[in-house]
Amino acid sequence: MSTPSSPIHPGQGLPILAHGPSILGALDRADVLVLSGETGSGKSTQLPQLLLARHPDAVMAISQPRRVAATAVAARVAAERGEPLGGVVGYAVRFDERCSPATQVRYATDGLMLREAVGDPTLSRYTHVLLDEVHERALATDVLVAVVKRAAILRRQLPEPTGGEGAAGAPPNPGPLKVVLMSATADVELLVRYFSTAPPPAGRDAPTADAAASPSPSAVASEALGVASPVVKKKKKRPRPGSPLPVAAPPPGSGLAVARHHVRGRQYPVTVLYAADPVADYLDAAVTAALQVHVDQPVPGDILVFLTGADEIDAAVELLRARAGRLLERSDARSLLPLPLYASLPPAAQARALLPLPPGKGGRRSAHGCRLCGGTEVVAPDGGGRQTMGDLVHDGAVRASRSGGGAAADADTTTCSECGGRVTAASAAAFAAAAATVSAGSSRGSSAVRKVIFSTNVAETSVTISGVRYVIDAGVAKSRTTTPSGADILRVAPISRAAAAQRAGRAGRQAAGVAYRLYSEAAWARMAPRPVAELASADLAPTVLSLLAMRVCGPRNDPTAFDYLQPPKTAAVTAALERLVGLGAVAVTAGSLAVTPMGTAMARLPVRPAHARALLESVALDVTAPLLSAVALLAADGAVWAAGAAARAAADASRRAFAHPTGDHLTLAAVLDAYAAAAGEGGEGAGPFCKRHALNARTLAAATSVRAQLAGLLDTISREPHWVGVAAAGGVLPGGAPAVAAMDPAERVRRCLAAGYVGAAASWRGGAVRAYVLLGGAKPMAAAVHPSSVLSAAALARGGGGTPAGGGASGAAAARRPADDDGRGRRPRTVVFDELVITSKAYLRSVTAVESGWLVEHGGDYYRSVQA
Ligand SMILES: Nc1ncnc2c1ncn2[C@@H]1O[C@H](COP(=O)(O)OP(=O)(O)OP(=O)(O)O)[C@@H](O)[C@H]1O
Repeated sequence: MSTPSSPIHPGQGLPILAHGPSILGALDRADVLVLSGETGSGKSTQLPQLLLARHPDAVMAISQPRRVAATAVAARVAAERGEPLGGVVGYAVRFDERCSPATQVRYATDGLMLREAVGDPTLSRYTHVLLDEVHERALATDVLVAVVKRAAILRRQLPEPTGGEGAAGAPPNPGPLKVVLMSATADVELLVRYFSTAPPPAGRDAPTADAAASPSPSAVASEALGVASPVVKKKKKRPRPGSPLPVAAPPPGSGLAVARHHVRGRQYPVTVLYAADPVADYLDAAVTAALQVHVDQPVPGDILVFLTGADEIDAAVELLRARAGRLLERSDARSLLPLPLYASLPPAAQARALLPLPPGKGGRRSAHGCRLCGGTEVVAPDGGGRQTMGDLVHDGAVRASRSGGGAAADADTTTCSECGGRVTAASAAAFAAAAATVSAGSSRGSSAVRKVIFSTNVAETSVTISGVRYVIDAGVAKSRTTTPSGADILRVAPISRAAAAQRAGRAGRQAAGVAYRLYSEAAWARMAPRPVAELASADLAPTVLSLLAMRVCGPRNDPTAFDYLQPPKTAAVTAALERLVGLGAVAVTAGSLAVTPMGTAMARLPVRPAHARALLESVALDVTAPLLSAVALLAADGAVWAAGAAARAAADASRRAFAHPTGDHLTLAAVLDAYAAAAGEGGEGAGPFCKRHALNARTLAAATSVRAQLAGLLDTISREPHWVGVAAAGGVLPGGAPAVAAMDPAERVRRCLAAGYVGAAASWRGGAVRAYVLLGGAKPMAAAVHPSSVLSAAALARGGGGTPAGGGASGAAAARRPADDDGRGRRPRTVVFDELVITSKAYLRSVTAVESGWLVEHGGDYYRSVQA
């Protein structure tokens, strides 16, 4: 952990500071404050500090839609206060937490807060909850808004806090919950109306202690799942074990007192420029625009470019490097530093994009010879300078310490900003020597280096990237929707005008800036004013599972009766319920709807339901290792193979070398297992291994950490008594243990996938169709296997998979080829897939062959019900 230094003063004149007394006064009088204000006016960083100054005992959660924002803003606020991160100010995001018992200001992702609310629906540990960037209408944000409203209403009904234990050993009443909703571009009227309106009658006497013990069936579920509508029988109330606050439900007519406040003024002006005509290729146009800004505009002034995803960003970084080398004067090319920024990058690599280049001697570029990935790096100060990359955002075990400062325990380590891995003293010394040589030959100092940060929309809100003066906005983002059967669809779509305003706002946070929009003003006018609520289009299965587990859906446990900010379509809730039943997460017993032990375990794993279910099945089939590797790589959500035209041939050859005949999941497992072997003792080293196999070191490093955390969680769950009960009851294992012993490991893995990927399966249709047709949708939908898959038509034509380069747990040699439908033992008849990518065509990505019989075994009722 970094030693606290002097506070960073956030600069004079942040607009919110002048509004402090009226904002705090309004919140004293009301339950809820809707706070709007220009981007950069100081909402995310200053309001928690103002609140803490007024209420020194406050404990607050500040939710962010994205982990990058949660970690970066927490780091900034800790630094402003001159305190270590993880003390009074901390953060908690999926797979990473920096908090302690002293933490009073906790930045967290909204997804993580929702999981917290499953165990504590009244959010009893907080005095204040601040929901940031509510305009984004992310699925988790919208649901969290509703959960927080309910918690605030419930806590207002409680008797005054007494300061000690509650009655009959109940936990102490934490007092009222104060709520702040913040955004520059939110629909203020919608929020004010929602919070001041009482919940619908269905939610009135909802969360009594015994509602959970004896959940009544949902009318919706009953109808959808074909069970008779039951008679709701009232049971005597008794406390639910482990419920932190066994409170009564909100009484009728109990809306909240809502205040609103607008912070006028922004810190610095931003000039917005539009493209005269639509651009044909936004990636190409973005790289050209970055080069143009670099040539035309003086340094300092970094450039932030918004693109859509990791693959595209890695390709843009390569393209800028290549073009700069070709088109610019040597010194100009050397002073341009392209950097990626996306969610799955390791924290150290994110810090490199987010933090300023080190002052003084810093900012020279060099091949630093990272032992792990061989990447290049900006040289940190090599003497005197205390601040190093990574200190602010993630400075624990992997803190860079070549500056000579820091704790003794870390004194001989440094962090590679390319892959996030640790570099030992010897290689750090070699790095410093190489850096010195290169910098001696360079005529440009640090101030002459210009960062070009290619980012997804992780940098769109809350985040301040120090040094950015220019924003280049492609005007598009990846949006995730769902097929009727609940499979994920990924497509690139235009952003909203609110998102464009947020992006432009990133240019004016430390000085006046310019936003270059790669679309015309007419195209901007055609954009939706605000993002469409994700709740209206996303797969609702994870949300419905959380709501049922929280028992917040009224006395009839009906997820359509939940008091949503804007209700989703009933059909979408029904579809989610059907899939949860198919997954074994929700059961309809004697006409009643309840979360099963399997569902409870699934809700605890911070991955998609399909992955959670497959992982839990792998415990029963005794094949967790390859499943964990495959799921970790998919959850890490980055490009596995090196990107860019230059690397394409090597990446294709590597994919072929690792290819498993059954598909992508065991191929991914083989990659991560081989990486782990190479990185371990006696191995060739992760860096050389990644180079040799054209693999993306950053993604593999991230997946390794995700895997370790998932393995820990899975191990904990599988030792718990209720889980042993599930396994003993044969809940996850038709056929029983002896049958398992006879199966080869690859078959077991594929059976786990069949159990988890309910609703994400397709079967080959020949004849005129000649495509895979998705199973489970009302309307048949055809798709091809994505060219990146080892089961793509091109890969099969070449002869399909070979022997995995790394061997490992997947047992490729023993694997039998799955049932095929091209008559030559190649194209599998039935597959499961991770997502449907829609470009000019529909593609299935991350595909594995399964037997149709397994689908019937695990999701038979589901497929029958949706096809009925
Ligand atoms: N990491 C940082 N480095 C430098 N300056 C920063 C940093 N974080 C915040 N600031 C300064 O503090 C100002 C306020 O930031 P803050 O995130 O609190 O604003 P906001 O109103 O929440 O913005 P948004 O609506 O865009 O999230 C920024 O405009 C910037 O001047």
